[in-house]
Amino acid sequence: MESNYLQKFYDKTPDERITALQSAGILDEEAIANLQEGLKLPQEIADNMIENQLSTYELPYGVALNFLIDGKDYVVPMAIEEPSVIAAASAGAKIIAKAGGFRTTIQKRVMIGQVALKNVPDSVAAEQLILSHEENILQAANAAHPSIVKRGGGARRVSVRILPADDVEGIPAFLVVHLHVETLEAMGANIINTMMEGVIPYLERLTGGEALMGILSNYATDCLATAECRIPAALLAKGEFSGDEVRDRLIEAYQFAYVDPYRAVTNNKGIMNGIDAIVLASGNDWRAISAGAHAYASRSGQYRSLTSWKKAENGDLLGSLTLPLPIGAVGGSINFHPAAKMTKEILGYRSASELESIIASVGLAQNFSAIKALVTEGIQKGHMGLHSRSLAISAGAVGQEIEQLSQLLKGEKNMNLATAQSLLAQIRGADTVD
Ligand SMILES: CC(C)(COP(=O)([O-])OP(=O)([O-])OC[C@H]1O[C@@H](n2cnc3c(N)ncnc32)[C@H](O)[C@@H]1OP(=O)([O-])[O-])[C@@H](O)C(=O)NCCC(=O)NCCSC(=O)C[C@@](C)(O)CC(=O)[O-]
Ligand SMILES: NC(=O)C1=CN([C@@H]2O[C@H](COP(=O)(O)OP(=O)(O)OC[C@H]3O[C@@H](n4cnc5c(N)ncnc54)[C@H](OP(=O)(O)O)[C@@H]3O)[C@@H](O)[C@H]2O)C=CC1
Repeated sequence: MESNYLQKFYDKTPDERITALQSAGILDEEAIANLQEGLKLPQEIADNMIENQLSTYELPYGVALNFLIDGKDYVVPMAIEEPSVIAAASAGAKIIAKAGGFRTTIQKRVMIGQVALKNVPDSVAAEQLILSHEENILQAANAAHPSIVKRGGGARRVSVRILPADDVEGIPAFLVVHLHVETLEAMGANIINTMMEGVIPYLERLTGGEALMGILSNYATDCLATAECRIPAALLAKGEFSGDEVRDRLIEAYQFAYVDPYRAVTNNKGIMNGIDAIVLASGNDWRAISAGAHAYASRSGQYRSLTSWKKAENGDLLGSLTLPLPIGAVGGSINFHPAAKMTKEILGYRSASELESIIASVGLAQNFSAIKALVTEGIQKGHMGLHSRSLAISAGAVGQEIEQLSQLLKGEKNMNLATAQSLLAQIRGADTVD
């Protein structure tokens, strides 16, 4: 990719940005036409996607730059309503690219489905029976969804969890059967749900229990993605802070988010700023990814930071993010939603694993930028600087007033709606703005 074309990207108009991406070889003529038309979801498709559909809900669709991941350059599409997220991702990725980029490790993509059985007469004996009949269970599951087996995937393993009764809360015992399934390029929710319902009759006969439900688990602990980076302290200096000081403060920010759930939730919201935005842009199920990520943050019994920042022996900063990423490169609306198709084209990803690498790297860059801002100049300078345009629009500014009011707001100590409305009234030469 010829990255010179992408310099000062954010100072360009949307049309100039599209031309820059064309010059960089990222967009072809058809993609350009689609972007200029606005990635509209046709009414007929929208009406068939959900129930009781009335219209469509639009979000801005932009790109974060500078992502060097496993030696490959990416321009990363994001769909998001919040200002400064794309700037922060690009800023973090730029520093990390200077340090050699992100390295990722993607676990073999295995998803988990559950059947919960109740009233099992002897749980310990049932567990043994299930494990000794593993082959039959796998066969029943694969017979329920033969096409994924033909593609080279399918159910691979069975495991059992005995959840004892809780007499205090009046909760009965459950025997939970997990099926570990390779869903290949799909997230696999429908594949797994079909399989789980397919094995229920056999499990009921085998155990003498009664199935409560069969369903995919969004806690995809067999589908983990890790992104890492190693940044020399010299690249971290900011304002009055030396690179060593910023590194140490970043590590302390991580330590704070490790020990305090109140901080960890905000820290992880910052990570999900970027992750949700690319997951949404890719047409994937962002509720599934968010639910799994937050559960993974609680895996030790306490909700903690999803990222870790540590000091290497030579003084470099080491960053790492691991989370479950059961996304798909096919399935759901990925292959027909115009924005999801555009995201596939811009990223040029060839597999769900490659998309996982990109998403995990975005999360790490996002956290790096957010906590770097927090421990140096504070969040408001960068975030509110970019938020000023949204505030101007909220105050009622239109056309050239938006830029004019946004510039005035940046000079104000209290950048809020009341200030924006008062400044807009001054611009218009009026006492108040309706
Ligand atoms: C905003 C910055 C990046 C400025 O940071 P900066 O260092 O002043 O930026 P810069 O002007 O030196 O530019 C550095 C690079 O940033 C990018 N960049 C710079 N400006 C733009 C722009 N307008 N549009 C697009 N990209 C931009 C761009 O890549 C640029 O490189 P260049 O292209 O110039 O060579 C920084 O202050 C920052 O990262 N802040 C964090 C912002 C953030 O995290 N926002 C999320 C919303 S707040 C929140 O929800 C989460 C939080 C914070 O609570 C999470 C937590 O608590 O952990
Ligand atoms: N708890 C949750 O998260 C739930 C989520 N969902 C929703 O389910 C959807 C995701 O389910 P999912 O099963 O992934 O999607 P789909 O059922 O939409 O698509 C998966 C299908 O794609 C086909 N396919 C084509 N090429 C491949 C390939 N290389 N690898 C794998 N499959 C391929 C397969 O069909 P074939 O082999 O027949 O051609 C496969 O069954 C999302 O929309 C999600 O929102 C639904 C229920 C619960």
